[in-house]
Amino acid sequence: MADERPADPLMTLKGVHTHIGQYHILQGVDLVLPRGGMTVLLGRNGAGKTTTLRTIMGLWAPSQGTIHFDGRPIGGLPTPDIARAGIAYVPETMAVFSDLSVRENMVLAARDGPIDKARLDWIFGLFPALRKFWELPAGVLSGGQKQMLAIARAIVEPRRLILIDEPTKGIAPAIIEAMILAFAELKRETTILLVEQNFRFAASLGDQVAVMDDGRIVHRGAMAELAGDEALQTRLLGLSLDTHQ
Ligand SMILES: Nc1ncnc2c1ncn2[C@@H]1O[C@H](COP(=O)(O)OP(=O)(O)OP(=O)(O)O)[C@@H](O)[C@H]1O
Repeated sequence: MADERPADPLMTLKGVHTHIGQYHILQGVDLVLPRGGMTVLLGRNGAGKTTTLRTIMGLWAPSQGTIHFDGRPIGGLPTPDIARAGIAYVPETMAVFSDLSVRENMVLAARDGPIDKARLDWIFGLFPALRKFWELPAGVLSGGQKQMLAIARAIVEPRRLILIDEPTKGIAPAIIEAMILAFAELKRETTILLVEQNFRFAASLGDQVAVMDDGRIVHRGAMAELAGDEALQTRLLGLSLDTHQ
């Protein structure tokens, strides 16, 4: 397995197991996130990608193994403590309040007081549609725009790590292009762990890649290496990719 271990990683998962009820879902996940850039988590449906993000966020408690963030153990802490440590999570379900305006959605997401004006301008630069629909109910936004609002809510204050689950799922190609530009900018300021099925999207943004299968990481390395090696893609990912495009 290709394995680059950064000397001072932002996050390290070692031998993480997660049980959901009677099901043994994560079966010893080892994952190291360097500081900065984007790591993409790939793998077929049901491999355990969402469960990995939820376990990091404290939404499932690991039954075994350790999770360190910035050198500090966070495995099993309550979710609010993990959020306070600087980790944000954008679930696949686009967590926005449909009846509230885009502005109200953003104001509610800001826990440390009023939204910083310069930061809001930066977010509008990433997602111009949010400025346009600022006073409209989030419910009228398209799926892609809701996804952008969900991401904007997660980054309304600076975060040290953002976990994002399949942002391109069901999203129109033109919006995916806009998302590529926004994510390229976002990963300059923070570290991103992205779960993705759209390989072209993943390959155009990812710095590192980890591939999951059956609750374990089965490959870790540079995204450029996987993107340039079709035989490796076929071996690791089979034909399951791009099915959500
Ligand atoms: N709440 C739950 N109760 C029981 N089993 C669950 C639950 N959530 C997930 N699982 C099971 O855990 C396994 C891993 O699911 P997970 O959502 O982590 O996979 P994934 O890699 O994110 O796949 P997908 O791309 O389909 O979201 C699957 O077999 C799934 O059925």
